[in-house]
Amino acid sequence: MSVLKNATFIRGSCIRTIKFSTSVFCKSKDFEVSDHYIDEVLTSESVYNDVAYNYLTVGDSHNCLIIQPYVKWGPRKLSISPQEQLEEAVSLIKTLPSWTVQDTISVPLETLTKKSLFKSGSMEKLSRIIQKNPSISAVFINASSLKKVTNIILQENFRLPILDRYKIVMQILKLHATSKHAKLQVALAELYFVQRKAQLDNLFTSSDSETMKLMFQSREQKLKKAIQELRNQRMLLRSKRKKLDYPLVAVVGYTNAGKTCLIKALTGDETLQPKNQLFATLDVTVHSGILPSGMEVLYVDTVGFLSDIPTNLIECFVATLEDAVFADVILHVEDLSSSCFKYKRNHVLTTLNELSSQSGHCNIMDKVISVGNKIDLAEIVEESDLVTVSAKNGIGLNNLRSHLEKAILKFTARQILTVKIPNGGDEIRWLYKNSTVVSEIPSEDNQQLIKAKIIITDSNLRKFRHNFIGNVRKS
Ligand SMILES: Nc1nc2c(ncn2[C@@H]2O[C@H](COP(=O)(O)OP(=O)(O)OP(=O)(O)O)[C@@H](O)[C@H]2O)c(=O)[nH]1
Ligand SMILES: [Mg+2]
Repeated sequence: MSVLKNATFIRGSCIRTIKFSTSVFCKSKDFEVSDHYIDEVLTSESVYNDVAYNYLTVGDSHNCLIIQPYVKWGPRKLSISPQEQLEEAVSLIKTLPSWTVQDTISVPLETLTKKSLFKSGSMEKLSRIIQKNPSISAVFINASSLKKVTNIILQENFRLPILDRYKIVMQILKLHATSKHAKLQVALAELYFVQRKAQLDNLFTSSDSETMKLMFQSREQKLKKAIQELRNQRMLLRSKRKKLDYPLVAVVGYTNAGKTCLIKALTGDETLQPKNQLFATLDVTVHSGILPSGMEVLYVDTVGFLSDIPTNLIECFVATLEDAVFADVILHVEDLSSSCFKYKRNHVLTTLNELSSQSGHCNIMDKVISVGNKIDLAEIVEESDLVTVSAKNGIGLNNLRSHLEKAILKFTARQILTVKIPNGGDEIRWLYKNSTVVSEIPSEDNQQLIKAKIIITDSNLRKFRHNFIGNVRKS
């Protein structure tokens, strides 16, 4: 034991991949709220189904004319160009199977608040475009949510179904929701949508309004309760993970930025399926990976952000984004090939900021690492604060891992050390339990000692010193 008096702590740098088990927390998708309970909550009453059907049905497929209204000048002018907005609208439509885009057009406006949206000249021009192309079966106005009166006027003029961003996003979410949690969140988003439409149509003031109101209220309560249950379970899982002491890295970003693809590249997890679709990921999943020192980390894949959608839709997915707030480091993945990546960046950072102040965590922006993805498709990048990668082609991944490791060591108060300890003693057993042992090699100068490279939190290091070195000193 006396050798421990001279136990040495050397800042280590050698690299070895440690073995790790794909344990329970990897790819954990659904949490254990009873299936029966969730099914019961998701099964809606026939009255609700009828009302919802009325508002949500948009047809199995459509050939769309996409119209981008935009304000040319003044404070309502956006930093994203109409062309870029149209590109996103096209992606939204293409995400829906068998839907196609027939034509796109942007229309400058003085204001977005006019009842008919468009002036009579523009309205006539648009009607002519529609008449000339009989293949067009619906008109998608790429605006967050249209007023009822606007919808009626446009429908009368164009004689086709009118769709807005809310309706299209709802279709995509419904299509992509496969897990219990995602289905519940989408059901809640759908309920808010239907409720708002029903209110606008004065359904709540009709003879059976009270029954209708109660029905909506009870459904909302049930859904919220089930979501809260899942949220509690997620919190439990999170605290269990914390006890296991694996650093947690949340991967966030605008939809389609390449978050899933990046996690796949960093972890080699073949089960992950990046897709060229918006809102491909609707579930939070966790995947383990190894950093250069051998440290094991958990990457959390999250739901993508999308600008210009009604806030109640975002609220339904806030629980999912809580994982970002609680993570040790946040990787903000940005698509460098997108011409409006700065607009998307602002949207993501603003939403994250709001989220963190709502949850009382004020400093989450300090733990954000900006990752510029799709560098293979991008032109010259002048952003110096970005770690650039191509998740698809595997470019820049080691550099990113190094950045990430430094950030984790800093934010989680961990150190990488090499300790000289007895071979097969209590010390190494303790270290296996309370730190990550990256490697063990025999000491050159003493056969009875080993050099163990460890990654350990400051608090555990103090315990180690106290348990072993301190005791030895006393003896
Ligand atoms: N060329 C290129 N394509 C990429 C790269 N990274 C991702 N992609 C592609 O971008 C598309 C979106 O990738 P995902 O990883 O699904 O994006 P996401 O951010 O997870 O998207 P959501 O889950 O919908 O929010 C897929 O078609 C990927 O193959 C890259 O570095 N280069
Ligand atoms: Mg994804």
